Amino acid sequence: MNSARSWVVWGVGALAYIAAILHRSSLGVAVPDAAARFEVQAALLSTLGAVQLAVYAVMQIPVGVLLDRYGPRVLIASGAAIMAAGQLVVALAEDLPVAVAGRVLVGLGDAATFISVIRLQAGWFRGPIVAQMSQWTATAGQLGQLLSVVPFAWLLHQVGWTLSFGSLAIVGAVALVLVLVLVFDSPKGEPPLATGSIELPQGWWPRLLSTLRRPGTQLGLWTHFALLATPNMFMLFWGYPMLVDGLGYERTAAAGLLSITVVTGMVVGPIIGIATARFPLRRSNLVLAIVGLLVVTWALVVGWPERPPAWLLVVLVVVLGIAGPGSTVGFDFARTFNPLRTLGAANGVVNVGGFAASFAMMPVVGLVLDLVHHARLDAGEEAALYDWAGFRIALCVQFVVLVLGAVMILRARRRTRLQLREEEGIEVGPVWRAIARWLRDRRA
Ligand SMILES: NCCCC[C@H](N)C(=O)NCC(=O)O
Repeated sequence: MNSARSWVVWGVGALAYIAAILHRSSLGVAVPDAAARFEVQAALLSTLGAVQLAVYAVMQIPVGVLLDRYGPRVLIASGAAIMAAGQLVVALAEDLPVAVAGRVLVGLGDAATFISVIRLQAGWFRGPIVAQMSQWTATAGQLGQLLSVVPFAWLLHQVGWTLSFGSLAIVGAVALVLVLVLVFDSPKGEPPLATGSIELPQGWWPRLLSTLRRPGTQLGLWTHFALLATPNMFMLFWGYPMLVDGLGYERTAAAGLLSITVVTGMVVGPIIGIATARFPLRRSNLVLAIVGLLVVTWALVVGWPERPPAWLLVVLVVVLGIAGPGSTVGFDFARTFNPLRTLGAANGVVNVGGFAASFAMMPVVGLVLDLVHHARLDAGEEAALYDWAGFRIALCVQFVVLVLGAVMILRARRRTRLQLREEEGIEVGPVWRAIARWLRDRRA
């Protein structure tokens, strides 16, 4: 445990996740090329991205159950192989349905990767470092996003569709070989999937139900729900049109603002990892503080008279960069409140939260934009579909997710704390009381 070998195993797992994010985000930079290759409109093209995200979200719980059955090595290797095959199909696709089939495979393989790497860490590391590892993994994954924006976009314009997507298939194949050679579920001599002392029901379905019912799993699910949907909505879909069409920013300035979110996430992730390892009983306060930060920042942006100033948009992209790693705390709740034997399913449940909320929020924002546009045209106003007046109303959809998420976090936290008191005798009081005690101790 916690040996040099552990770091090698984790490093290869993280590489497989970087490759998965590269596969996932490769389409984002290829939209104009895809429109020209398949001769379709942008609206129809969005099915490519939406289908992939839907497959990813739907597969989380089945993949989690398989993960508990077969272990992370099999799942990460299968994910890498399926994504490589998917990218090969995309590379050779001559029409949209074939490309959609390729992206379905990419979503399927991607679904198996992140939660398996998180499960892998629990087999190779012990102690407070484990709480930080999830953040390191998520942070490493951001490199995949940068790889798609810079070298992949460059390659696409140099060598064209088939060769560039073909080279992503080769990246997937290399990841597969590395995983097969270097990744194992746990060190030699350790049981491959520890059973622990908790009595578990027999059969995958009763086990899944007991995982879903655990308040700690629900705390993880709602944390992920509340904190991932908003940055995903902004980064994967609406951020760019909001900045360029809604607020009139140059494309390069908009891309610069979006990359601030990625860089902030890479800086803040490890800091949140250290904070959650140091103060495990205060993780939910941190999560709720970030939800509050999102609510206040978005309220200022959409409520600002006329247009929000540039400094406020910089604050917004920084706060969105903090929310991404904040959502990763959800996996730490799953880890600490579930036995290792069902951690795969618990991570799958948590991951559904943020991705289902993102998948629901993206089209609803579009729908509200449409409704507002029509209402304004009917009222005789001169209005563009993507203008700021429409965006500032449509983006309020986020408050529903943020407020619902905060309420559900508070409910799940109350039940989790009750369970902690009953089963382990641990009493967690309000945070202000803990701060007052800490200040008193310092003065004494
Ligand atoms: N863009 C921020 C990503 C943060 C990682 C996130 N918490 C997460 O759930 N990742 C799952 C994945 O498959 O990427």
